Amino acid sequence: MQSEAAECGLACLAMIACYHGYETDLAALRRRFSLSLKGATLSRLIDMGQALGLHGRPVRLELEELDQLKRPCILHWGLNHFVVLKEVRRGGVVIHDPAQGARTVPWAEAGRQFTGVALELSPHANFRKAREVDPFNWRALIGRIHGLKSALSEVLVLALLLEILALLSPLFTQAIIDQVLADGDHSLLTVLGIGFILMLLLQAAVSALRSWTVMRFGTSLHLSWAGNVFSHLLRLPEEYFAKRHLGDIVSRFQAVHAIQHTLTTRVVEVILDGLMATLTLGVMLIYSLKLSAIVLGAFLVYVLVRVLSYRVQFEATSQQVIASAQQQSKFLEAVRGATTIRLHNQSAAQSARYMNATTDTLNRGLVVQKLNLIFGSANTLIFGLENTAIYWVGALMVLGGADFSAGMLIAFTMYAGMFTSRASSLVNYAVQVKMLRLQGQRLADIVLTPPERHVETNYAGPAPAPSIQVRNLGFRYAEGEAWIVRHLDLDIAAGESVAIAGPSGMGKTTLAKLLLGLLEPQEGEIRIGGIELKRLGKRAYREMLGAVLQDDTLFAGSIADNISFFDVEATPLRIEAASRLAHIHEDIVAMPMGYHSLVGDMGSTLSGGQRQRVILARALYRRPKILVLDEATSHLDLATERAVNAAIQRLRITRIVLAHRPETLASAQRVIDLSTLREPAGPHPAGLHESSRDPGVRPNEEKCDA
Ligand SMILES: Nc1ncnc2c1ncn2[C@@H]1O[C@H](COP(=O)(O)OP(=O)(O)OP(=O)(O)O)[C@@H](O)[C@H]1O
Repeated sequence: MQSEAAECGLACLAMIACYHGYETDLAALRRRFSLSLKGATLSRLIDMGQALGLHGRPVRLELEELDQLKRPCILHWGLNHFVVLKEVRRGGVVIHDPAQGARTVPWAEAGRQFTGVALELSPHANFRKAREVDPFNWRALIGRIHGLKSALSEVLVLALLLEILALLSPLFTQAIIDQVLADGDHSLLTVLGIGFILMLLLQAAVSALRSWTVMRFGTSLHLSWAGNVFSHLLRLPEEYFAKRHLGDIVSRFQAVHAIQHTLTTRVVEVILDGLMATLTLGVMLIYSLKLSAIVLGAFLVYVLVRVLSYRVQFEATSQQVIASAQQQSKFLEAVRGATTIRLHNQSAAQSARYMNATTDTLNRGLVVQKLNLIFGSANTLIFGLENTAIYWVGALMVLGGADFSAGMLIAFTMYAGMFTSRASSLVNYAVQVKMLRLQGQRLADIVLTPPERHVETNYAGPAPAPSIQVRNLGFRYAEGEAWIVRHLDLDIAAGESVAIAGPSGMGKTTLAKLLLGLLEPQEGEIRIGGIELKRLGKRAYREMLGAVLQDDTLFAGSIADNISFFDVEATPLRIEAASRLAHIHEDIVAMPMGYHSLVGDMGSTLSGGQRQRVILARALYRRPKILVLDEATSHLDLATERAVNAAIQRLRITRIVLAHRPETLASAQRVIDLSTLREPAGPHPAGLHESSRDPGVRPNEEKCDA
C-alpha cells in the first residue's frame, strides 16, 4: 500500500514486478527511484519499469477493450491515480488500488474512473527474478527500551504463580466428588473448603499485583517508546512531511500503541499460555489418552480454520486501517480549512465527503467484526462439540467401570477447558502478531525512514564567518523532473544584504530551503564561511540562523512564548527587543493581555501582518548571524514594511531576502535576479513529450494525487 500521497505509480510498479518474480516493496523502490509530490508521469513509470527489466507498452483504449490487455497491467484512474488491473469479469473489473487494496469495481464506476490510458508491462530479455525487500525487523522498529527485561520477568514470575494456583483447582473438585461425596467425609470437606478459600484469596492478590505491574510497565513502556518515535518523527527530512497527508502520519504514529500492547505485555501472557497449554496437555494425557485425542482433534480443526481464513482477515483489517487513516486525513483537512469551506459554500459537500469516508471505515470495520463473529461461532461450535464428545465418551468410560471416576471426568473437563482456552489464545496471538506486520509496516514508514542527514558532525573548528558560498548547485525535486536550480554559483559576504528576486515558481523558496539546509542538493555544495555545510553540521549552522518561511506557523501559547519559542530562560527585555525590531511591540502592548495574549496554531487574534511580524520577531529573538526571509513582509502595508526593512537593514548581520515587492528589493544592497542566474529549464521530465511513447496524455493528467 502506498504511504506517500504521490506514490501510487510506484506501488503499481512494485505489484507488477512482484507478479513477474522480482520481489520488491515500496521502501526498496522509493530508495531506488526518487519521486516528488507531483507523482510519476506515465513516461516516468515506463522508465522505472525499464530499469526493473520490464518493457512498458502504453495503450489508449476503450473500456470494453480492457479484456484485451495483458494482465496485470496499470490503468490510469480518475485523472490523478494509477491502479493495477488484475481481472476483467462480467460484473466489473478487479483492481488493486494502492490506496485502498484489492476490490471489484462495477462497470459503471469503472467507466467513470478509467481515463482510457493503460500501461502493459512485460519482462524483457534483461529481466531477472530477484528479491529486493527490506527485511522486516521488529527490533529496529521498537528500538532500545530500558528496563524491558526486568519488567517482563517480574510480570512473568507473578503470572506463573497465578497459573500454578489455577492448575490446582481441578484437583480440589476431584477430591470433593470422589472422596467427600462418595465417602461422606465431613472433616475432609472442611479442610478442602478452607484450603480452597485461602487459595482463592492468594489468587486474587497475585492477580491484582500482576495487573498493576502490567499497567505500570505498559504505561512507562508506552511513554518511552512513543517518545522515541515522536523525536524521530521530528528529525525526519523536509520531504517526508511534504509527501504525506497529516492524517496518515497521525494514524501511523498511533500504530505505536497497538504494537506495544501486543508485543510486550501480551507476550507474557503468551509465554504462559504456551507453558500452561503444555502442562495441562501433560496432565490430560495422564488422565486419559482417548479423551486427550478428542481435545487435540478439536484444537487442530480450530487451527485449520484460523490458517485458512487468515488471508481474508488480513485483507479486511488492512482495508479498515487504511480507510480509517483516510477518514482521519479528511477530518483534519476539513478542520484546518473550515473557513475556506464556509466561504465557498462547500460545507454540505465536505460533510458528504467526510461521511463517505466514515461510512467506508465503518463498513470495513463491519467486515472485520463479521469475520470475528464467524470465528466466534466456529469457536463455540468446535469446542462445544468437543465438550459433548468428552462427556459422552467420558461418561461411557465411567459407566464401563474402567479406572476412571466421575471426579476424574469433571477434573479432566476442567483441564480440557484450560488447555483449549490457552492453546487457542496462543493461536490467536500468532495471528495477531502476523497481522501486526500491517501496523508494523505503517509505523516503519516513520521509524525506518532515516533522519535528516548531516545534522550532527564532529566539526570542532572555530565558528565560521556568516558568509555563504554556493558552488555549482543543482537541485530538482525528483529524478526525471526539471532542474529547479542548476550550475548555480553565488557568493554572499558576511554582513551583506541580498535580495533574491524572480517570477513566481522560479525557485526562490527552493533556493532558500537549500540555503537553510532543509533540502539536500543533488549537485554542488554550499559552504558557510568557507566550511562545507555537511562538515559544519546543520545543528551548528542553524544556531547561526534566523529564518521566516512562507508557511511558518505559530504554536498554541502566549505571544511571548511564541517569540521566545518557549525558551525557559527568556527575559521580557529580550522578547521586547526582538518585537521592537520586528515593529510589533506597539501592537502587542495595545492588546489587553499584552505579551500574555494567547495565540493558536490555526485561527488567532492576530491579523496577517501581525502574525508575520511575530514570526519575524521569533527569528530575530535568536540573535541570528544570518537571516533568511522568504516573503516575510508580504502582508504588511507599505509604511510598516518600509520600517521593518529599515530595521532589518540596520542589523549588522548577513541578510537574504526573497521578495516580489519593489520596496523590499530596493532595501537590499544587492539584488540577484534568479531568472538570470538559473540555467534555462532543461528538457521536461524524460519522455513526457516523446510522442512515440506517450499515447497523448496531458502531463498534468498523469500525476497521482491519491
Ligand atoms: N515539493 C515539491 N515537489 C515538486 N515540485 C515542487 C515542490 N515544491 C515546489 N515545487 C516546484 O518547484 C518550482 C519552484 O517552486 P518555488 O516554491 O521554489 O518557487 P518560488 O519562486 O518561491 O515561487 P513563489 O514566488 O510563487 O513563492 C515550482 O515549479 C514548483 O511547482
